[in-house]
Amino acid sequence: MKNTADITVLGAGSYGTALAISLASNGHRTLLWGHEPEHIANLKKDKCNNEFLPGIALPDLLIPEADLATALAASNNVLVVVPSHVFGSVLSQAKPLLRDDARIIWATKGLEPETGRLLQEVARDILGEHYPLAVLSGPTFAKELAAGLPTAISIAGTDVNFIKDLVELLHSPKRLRVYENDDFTGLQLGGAVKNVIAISAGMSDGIGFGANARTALITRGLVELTRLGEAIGAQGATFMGMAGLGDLVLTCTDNQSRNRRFGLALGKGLDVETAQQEIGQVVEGYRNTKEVYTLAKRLGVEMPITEQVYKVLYQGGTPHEAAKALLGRDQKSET
Ligand SMILES: NC(=O)C1=CN([C@@H]2O[C@H](COP(=O)(O)OP(=O)(O)OC[C@H]3O[C@@H](n4cnc5c(N)ncnc54)[C@H](OP(=O)(O)O)[C@@H]3O)[C@@H](O)[C@H]2O)C=CC1
Ligand SMILES: O=C(CO)COP(=O)(O)O
Repeated sequence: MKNTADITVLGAGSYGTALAISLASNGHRTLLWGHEPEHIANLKKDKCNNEFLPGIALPDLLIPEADLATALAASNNVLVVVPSHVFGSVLSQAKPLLRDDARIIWATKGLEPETGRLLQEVARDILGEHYPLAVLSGPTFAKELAAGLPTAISIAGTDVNFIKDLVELLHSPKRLRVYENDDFTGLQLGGAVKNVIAISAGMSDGIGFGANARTALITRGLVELTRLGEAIGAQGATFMGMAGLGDLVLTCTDNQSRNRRFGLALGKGLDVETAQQEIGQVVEGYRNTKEVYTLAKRLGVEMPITEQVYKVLYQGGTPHEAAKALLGRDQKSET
């Protein structure tokens, strides 16, 4: 019993811990692995993740674990919640330790650095065809989820039994609604592109623009996401759901979003490095902007907001210049 669990979570930052709390609160024995032994020792000692989720107690069924082999031997259900730039390296570390019956789901939002590949392609490349894969995506701030505030999320993957089991593990009639979705590609892309648009909304607010500009960015950001999604085989309708519109509204409008706060800092005149340091946690949209921009260019998909965010982050442009460029585009039909 000691070494078995219903699910193992890899990544003991804010979201990995929040999902582990949610799973354990549902009555499931949950191992939470983190790569820093000292951090895991603190979780055990404090019964709280003071670094990322201060003030929220860890349930008894949440077991912090510093040894990856022990964590992966404990369960066949493996939930990966590390930043996208280390997703591949964590899977490579996990590969020789995975059980033969392992099933992998991730809540990471992003694309592979440099290549812009979906994480599904990264996972297949590293792990081969043997393991069922799935993704969790949607509007879910870690702090609210961990605090047990009502939340809804979407899930998609390659294996119906795996999805059914995951819904049973995650769904809670009191706290968390989990929607099944059959668009594996769309859910992954939504989670990456919304980070970029949240940066743009933050920049707009940081400059001092108002609700009109923010809403225009959300709406046209949704158009960009849908265009890119359809170009890579996702279903347009997916983006009207949790992993599209849902996550865009959440992260473009609420200051819990690190991507939005990063954009706010840039809009107020901070440079990229200082703005990132100010956030102090992963800002996925910084890298995601490059990946989404590169993917869109490769496919010939027009994404003007993404292009302007890219110019600010990587080509020395300013938020004011980005706004001017977007406003000055040729008049066109909305559809
Ligand atoms: N926070 C949120 O509200 C949500 C986050 N997500 C997504 O979840 C993913 C993780 O984000 P989040 O938890 O918020 O990020 P945090 O910055 O809160 O935590 C990231 C965690 O990953 C750890 N980490 C870094 N490198 C490695 C590595 N090589 N191996 C193992 N662990 C590592 C960090 O450890 P260390 O501190 O030692 O560097 C830290 O514990 C992102 O893709 C994010 O977009 C999705 C939905 C909501
Ligand atoms: O993905 C998130 C909420 O759904 C978290 O957003 P940030 O990474 O911008 O904080």
